[in-house]
This record gives sequence, structure tokens and C-alpha cells, in this order.
Amino acid sequence: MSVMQTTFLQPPPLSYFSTSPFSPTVKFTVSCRLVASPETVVNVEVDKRPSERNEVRLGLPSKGRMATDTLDLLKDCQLSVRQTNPRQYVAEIPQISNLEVWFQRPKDVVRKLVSGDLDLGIVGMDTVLEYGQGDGDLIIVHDALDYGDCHLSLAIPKYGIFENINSLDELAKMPQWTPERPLRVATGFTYLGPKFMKENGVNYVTFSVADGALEAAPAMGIADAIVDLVSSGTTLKENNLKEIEGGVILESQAVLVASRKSLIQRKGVLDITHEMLERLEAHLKAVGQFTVTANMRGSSAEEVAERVLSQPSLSGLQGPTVSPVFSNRNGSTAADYYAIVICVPKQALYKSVQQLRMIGGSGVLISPLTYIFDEETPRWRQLLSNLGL
Ligand SMILES: Nc1ncnc2c1ncn2[C@@H]1O[C@H](COP(=O)(O)OP(=O)(O)OP(=O)(O)O)[C@@H](O)[C@H]1O
Ligand SMILES: O=P(O)(O)OC[C@H]1O[C@H](OP(=O)(O)OP(=O)(O)O)[C@H](O)[C@@H]1O
Ligand SMILES: [Mg+2]
Repeated sequence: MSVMQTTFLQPPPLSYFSTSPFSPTVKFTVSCRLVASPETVVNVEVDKRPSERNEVRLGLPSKGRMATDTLDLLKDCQLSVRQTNPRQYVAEIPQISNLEVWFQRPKDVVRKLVSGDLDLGIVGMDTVLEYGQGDGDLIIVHDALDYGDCHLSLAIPKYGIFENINSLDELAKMPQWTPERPLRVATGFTYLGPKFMKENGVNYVTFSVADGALEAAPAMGIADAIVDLVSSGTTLKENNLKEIEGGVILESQAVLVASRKSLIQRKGVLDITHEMLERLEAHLKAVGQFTVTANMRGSSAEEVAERVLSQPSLSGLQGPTVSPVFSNRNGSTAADYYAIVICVPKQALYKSVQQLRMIGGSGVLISPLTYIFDEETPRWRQLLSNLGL
């Protein structure tokens, strides 16, 4: 278990005080004004010693939109999570021994990686950056699991004083913002929001903390702008808000993240990470592709291969596999036609079938692919070098 220590620092780099009218439950504001402040800040230090246990722990989202997609992805990689009861927070992946799965809220997955209570986790990149707060112990093992796509963005109203404001620069230069009347931003991202504003030279700004339905804050007169996740953009549109040039704070999707300390020190973590990474990479490469098999008449395997390679959509991952199909004719065995096998990107499927027909292909069979294993994944080599191994 981690030990929490509470210390008091003064003066703080950011000030926390209880004046926000926005949230009835969380009553403090994060101020980004770079002024010396007399307020007291509570700085929580987490004990980062590795906890004493033999099992390797993987944290997965217990709820929210990431939860089912994460379980589905693992299942597609033949790493099904076995949970005896949906209210039970611990589960297992029978395929990998000595691995415990713990269901936690996404932010707690990150916090527990930092505190050493988890070794691996799958969450959105936004959550890693917000709750990891640049902690060097967190390592992104796979940065693109291909779901949970969204971006964190600053948004302002389309109307009123913001009507002609279309960039962060224009927003920052508005004469309305002064030390007495700063730009008021509502957000749940109280680390990334202020950091972004500071890095972009927006000086007169205060933040109020809110957990949901942030898009209502400007129309309610509680905030001038918001910093929130956007995926389809529908919520912004429906609430008369707009994104502005230079206002995207980060792009996010689901990632596999690990604790550096665990990877180096805890027995079994590196091996399990390797297996998960291999399966994830091989599966994600395969989901975008179909296997296409077709028959083609020809005088030799080389001649058939040349015809296939002459078509731009038929080159496959490493060229076509061409195999003779033997038949018995007049008492002797001969190959009059050939079977070709190629991998084709899903979006190019119909074009590929058309091109196959054009060069004499027939009996075209399409099957889904489960895995494409390459020799070694670049992400694994990158991880080892990152760990200095
Ligand atoms: N439109 C979206 N809005 C919010 N998150 C999204 C969106 N699309 C993808 N995500 C990803 O899903 C993650 C989880 O979001 P979700 O809102 O489901 O859970 P939560 O934030 O933990 O729960 P809650 O919003 O109820 O507090 C986000 O951190 C982000 O990585
Ligand atoms: O661009 P869109 O596709 O419209 O999605 C963006 C919205 O989705 C999220 O809210 P969520 O659904 O998690 O509700 P919440 O506000 O209660 O967190 C996010 O906080 C935005 O409000
Ligand atoms: Mg949400």
C-alpha cells in the first residue's frame, strides 16, 4: 500500500482558493496569474517504493466509454478478461499467469501506476497526461490503441464579444482581460489547462473546476471559455461554442502505459508487457486488412506474380504468395492456374477485387485477419532503449 504524506508549502506556484461559484461540491479555483499569493496549498507526496507483492497488476477502466472498448480489444487479442461478478474489481486474464486485472476509474489507474500499486494500465492519453503530471516513471508502451479518439481543446462562445475571435492569439489579446477581470475558464483538466495557458502566454486567466456538462458554463455566465474533451464536436455545436486556431491542447486515444520502476524491478512485468505489446501490435495491424485469395490462369508463378504486381492495390504486405494449383490432365499432373494470396487494406478492398478481375482473377475469397506478426515490433525496441536495456 502507498503511504500518503501531506505537506504545506508557501507561497505556491498556483494558488487555490475557495471562491468559485461553479461547482457546489468542489469549491476552489486554480489561478494562473503569476502573482505572489498568500494562500496555502496542499501538496500531496506519494510514497513511490514498490509495494511488496508477487503478482503483476494491470489497471483497466471500471466505467465510462473506455471500459467496454478496452475489454473488447483484449478479447480480440485472445486476452479475454475473466470477471466472476461485474461488481468485483479484481479479475484475471487466464491466458497470462501471475497477472491480476484491477478495475479502477481511469484517473485512479494513472494515480496507482505512479504510486506503484499498479504496474500496467490502459487509459486515454489525456488521463495519463492530466493525472501523471509529467511523472518520469510513466512510460507509454503503445501510444495508439485505436479507440477513445478525442482531443482536449479550448472552446469559446460563437456569440457576443467572441464573435470575431478565431484564434488563441486573438483571445489572449482581447482588452477585456485584466488582473481584476481575468478570462474565466471552466475545466476538469486543472493541470493541463493552466499549463497550456501559461505556455501560450495567456496571463489573465482563472480556472474553475467542474466535472461534467461544462459546455453549459458560458451560457450560464459562470465562465467565458471551457477546456474539455471533444470528439464529434456535437456538444460544442449544440451549446453555441467553437474551437479556435491554436486551441487544441492535445490529441488523445487509448494507450498502454506502464510504470518504469515496475518494468525494471518487478519480476514478470517486462515479459507480460512484451506479450501484450506483441499481441496488440499484431492485432491492430491485422484489423485494417483482409486476406484475399484468388485463382488465376497463367504460364508460370513468375508470370502470374508480375501481373499481380502490375496493379497498385495488389502488392500486399510483402508481395503476393503465388502457389500452383495442380490438376490431373490426360494422365499427367500439371499446373494450369495458380492461387494467389495477398493482404489488402480494408478501404481498398473493392478496388482490389476490380483489379484482380481485370488481370484474370476468379473465385475471389475474402477472410478477416486476426494477427500480423512482424519480425520484432519497433515499439518493443523503443521501450527497451527507453529503459536503458
Ligand atoms: N467524447 C469524449 N468525451 C470524453 N472522453 C472521451 C470522449 N471520447 C473519448 N474519450 C476518452 O474516454 C475517456 C473516459 O471518458 P468518460 O467520460 O467515459 O469517463 P470519465 O471521464 O472517467 O467519466 P466521467 O466523465 O463520467 O467522469 C476520456 O478520458 C478520453 O480519453
Ligand atoms: O464532441 P462530442 O462527441 O460531443 O463529445 C464531447 C463531450 O463528451 C464528454 O462528455 P461526457 O459524455 O463524458 O459527459 P460528461 O460531461 O458528463 O463527462 C466531454 O466532456 C464532452 O462534453
Ligand atoms: Mg466524461
